[in-house]
Amino acid sequence: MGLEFDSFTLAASTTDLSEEPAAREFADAIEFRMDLASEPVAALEAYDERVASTPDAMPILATNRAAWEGGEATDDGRLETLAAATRFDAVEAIDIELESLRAGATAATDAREAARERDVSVVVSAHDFEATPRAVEMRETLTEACEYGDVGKLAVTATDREDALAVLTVTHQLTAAGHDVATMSMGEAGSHTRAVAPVYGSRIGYAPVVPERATAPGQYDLETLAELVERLQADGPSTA
Ligand SMILES: O=C1C[C@@](O)(C(=O)O)C[C@@H](O)[C@@H]1O
Repeated sequence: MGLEFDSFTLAASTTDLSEEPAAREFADAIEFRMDLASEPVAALEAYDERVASTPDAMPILATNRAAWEGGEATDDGRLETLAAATRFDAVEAIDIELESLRAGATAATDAREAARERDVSVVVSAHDFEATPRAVEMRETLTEACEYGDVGKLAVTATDREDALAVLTVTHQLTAAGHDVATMSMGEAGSHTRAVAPVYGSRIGYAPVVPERATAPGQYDLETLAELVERLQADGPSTA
């Protein structure tokens, strides 16, 4: 099985796989933003070759984010390219937008099937770059995402502490109900959720290897997030 997300996984987000050695000290995986890279498939091919001689190189979570979901990929061949990524040994998880699966797009279902056949995990994600939806909606979105994939992911935008708290509450509720979720509030008001949500069960955190190249608003740099998450997990009471 690929990345299992059975405990917290810190993903170093990058468009450049040559950054992997610099991230290894702090991260568990690389989130490769294929949509922001110039030759993503060639880069994966080169990475796979490198991994053969570097056994401790980190596994990849491949994302080919659609323009309509905050990324830069057009829908022309986007999911086909994502499916193609699953044939590389280093790719142990892919991220598919919930909206694509919901719409019943054949390419989305095919990408999910390709992942299943190759023991690659599937993160099903939803984003809101403007606001934090009502808690009931966030619960529904995450529950549905979990039905489609191994992890349901929700990134929303906080404008105040109340928004951030709502995301943490939903994270706790879904985790307590036995779901594997990954959550974060984007934006400055939500930054701290990136460190705190793992305490409530969030399975994936994202941070850029190079701080100037954040892939979402409000991200901490990788070293900072690694340290915050570790401190909170080590210092806190048991998660029960
Ligand atoms: O979906 C996510 C989460 C994210 O948007 C964040 O807020 O950290 C960063 C993206 O790179 C990733 O694909």
